[in-house]
Amino acid sequence: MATASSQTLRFPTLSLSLSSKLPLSSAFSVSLRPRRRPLVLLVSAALDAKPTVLVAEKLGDAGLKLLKDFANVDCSYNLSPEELCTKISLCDALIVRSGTKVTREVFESSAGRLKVVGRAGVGIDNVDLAAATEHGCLVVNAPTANTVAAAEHGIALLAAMARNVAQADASVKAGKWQRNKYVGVSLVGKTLAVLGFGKVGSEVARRARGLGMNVIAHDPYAPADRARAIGVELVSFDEAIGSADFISLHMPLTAATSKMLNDETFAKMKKGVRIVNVARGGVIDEDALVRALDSGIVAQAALDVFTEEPPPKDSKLIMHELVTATPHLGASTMEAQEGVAIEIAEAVVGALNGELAATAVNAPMVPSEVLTELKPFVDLAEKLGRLAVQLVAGGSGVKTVKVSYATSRAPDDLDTRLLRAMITKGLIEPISSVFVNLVNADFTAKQRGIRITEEKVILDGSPENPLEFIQVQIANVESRFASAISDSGEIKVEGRVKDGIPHLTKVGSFEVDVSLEGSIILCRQVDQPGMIGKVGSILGQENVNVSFMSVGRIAPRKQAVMAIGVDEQPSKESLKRIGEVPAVEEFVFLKL
Ligand SMILES: NC(=O)c1ccc[n+]([C@@H]2O[C@H](COP(=O)([O-])OP(=O)(O)OC[C@H]3O[C@@H](n4cnc5c(N)ncnc54)[C@H](O)[C@@H]3O)[C@@H](O)[C@H]2O)c1
Ligand SMILES: O=C(O)[C@H](O)COP(=O)(O)O
Repeated sequence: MATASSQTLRFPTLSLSLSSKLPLSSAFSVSLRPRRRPLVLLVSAALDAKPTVLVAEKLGDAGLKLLKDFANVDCSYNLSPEELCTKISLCDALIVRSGTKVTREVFESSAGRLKVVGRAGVGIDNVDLAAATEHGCLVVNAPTANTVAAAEHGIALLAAMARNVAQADASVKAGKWQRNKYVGVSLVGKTLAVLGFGKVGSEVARRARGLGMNVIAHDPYAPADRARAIGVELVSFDEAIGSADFISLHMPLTAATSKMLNDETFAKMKKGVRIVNVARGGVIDEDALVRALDSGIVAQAALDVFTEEPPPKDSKLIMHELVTATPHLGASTMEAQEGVAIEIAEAVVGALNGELAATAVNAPMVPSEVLTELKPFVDLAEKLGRLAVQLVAGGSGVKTVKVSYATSRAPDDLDTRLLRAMITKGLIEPISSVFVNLVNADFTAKQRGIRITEEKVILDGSPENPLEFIQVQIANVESRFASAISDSGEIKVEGRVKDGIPHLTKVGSFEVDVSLEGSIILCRQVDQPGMIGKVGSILGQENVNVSFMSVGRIAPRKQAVMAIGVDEQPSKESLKRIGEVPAVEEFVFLKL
């Protein structure tokens, strides 16, 4: 695709690029003062003032300290939904546990200020993820620090239930001594079915194996070898519930898992089964569980989580004598809460700094080494999007965008989600008030009816660099700068990264070479001596600093496109004077 190769002569503050192969056009460029900009993927711009973080539920001290070193921290617990909506418009981040519902109204009330929701724990079923994504708000969680605590609570409930610990305790405190009533059942040799063999489920399984139980598990997504490694057999759902003496639930609450245990599935269980739930109340149909307890299908249940928390005071389930209940205590150990607080504070501070979070729930997780490598291309992608959209003539709606990534690596080695998001950001932000980031890019493009197709062009070069160039084409539009329309009729801009700095290397069919910093003036002119000087002196008279200049031409003394990088925005008067230079046929000023 690219045709010109260039030689570059470098001096401390100046570089010259000379094209050597000129089939379509030639390029000459002068570069002054290369600079770098920090990468901001998630937060609209570096926050000028200290950000404000609302901590809506109790958080461990170590996490609070981390937050306070970076932000104004407002710890306001037990807010009503209305109070939360009122406060949120003054906050850049919100940290919650499972007790706060982060609803669509919360995102709407934030009016775009809320950038990060941190869930200090695993389950994010209390956060409206679709609304967060639509509002470009990153959701991060703390997925690892409370795993052991939850598993230990599961085992505690299992043993307590089997030996009637809670009921016997209440009886003794009521002055009774009922040794015959509270005869329990043994765990050793019994079959435990773990439903959901993720972090908590596998830790429960490991511990139950240590108690001498035969452990089976059902999880459609878990690898069998991980289960086998701890002596657990993965089986079908029906086999698991049909053969278990005990069932322990450890799946997330999703549309697919909601009320997984219901009248129909209870009917398939072994009579006298005992159930532990430290996952989410909603995975059990609670009315059906009461029926199953009453009919004897389920002998006992030990529950830490409920559909409604706290449950209604007259809940038949809670009051049932065969039920042991705890108030969502799975993650509540000193150790887990300190760990969770640190894990979530680090994720929130990182996200507020514009970094990608490893625990992002609604954005692609890009490994840090990939991110480091792609960093200059991410910047290039956004700027190409910005340039391309500014070249569209008013009145032509952008609907069809094609992005080509030229790489010498295998197609699977290039993850383009980040680049596509940044091109989308560049395409949409200059023409709207919407803030686009990695979280909401695809959603925002779809909502605006912009179809972005991608292709990878595989080159025969060295795979050392992830990308050779990126090309952005907008089809079916008119351009404010006719020379930006390629031979095939689309607005076309192409860029490369040179020495870590993004460069514009093609406009329409013209090869140029201008560093993508500051702003750019593109002029089409009849190629002739003195043009750079004429335009340069108009800008110089107004003290507009030229950082880069490049001329791409079809052939000597024919049409050429001059690309000029400027640090300041020239006045309308200067731009008018540039347009009046006799050889200038058209020009456009583009903000980066
Ligand atoms: N009670 C508490 O305080 C407490 C503490 C921590 C975690 N939790 C809850 O425990 C659950 C598990 O947490 P985790 O950290 O192990 O999460 P995890 O993501 O590591 O594991 C969840 C597992 O469930 C599996 N799964 C998904 N759909 C399934 C289905 N239909 N059937 C069977 N398995 C399915 C997944 O493949 C995954 O392996 C979550 O609901 C979490 O919110 C509760
Ligand atoms: O999903 C979780 O991490 C647990 O349910 C813990 O919830 P909590 O933070 O409200 O204790």
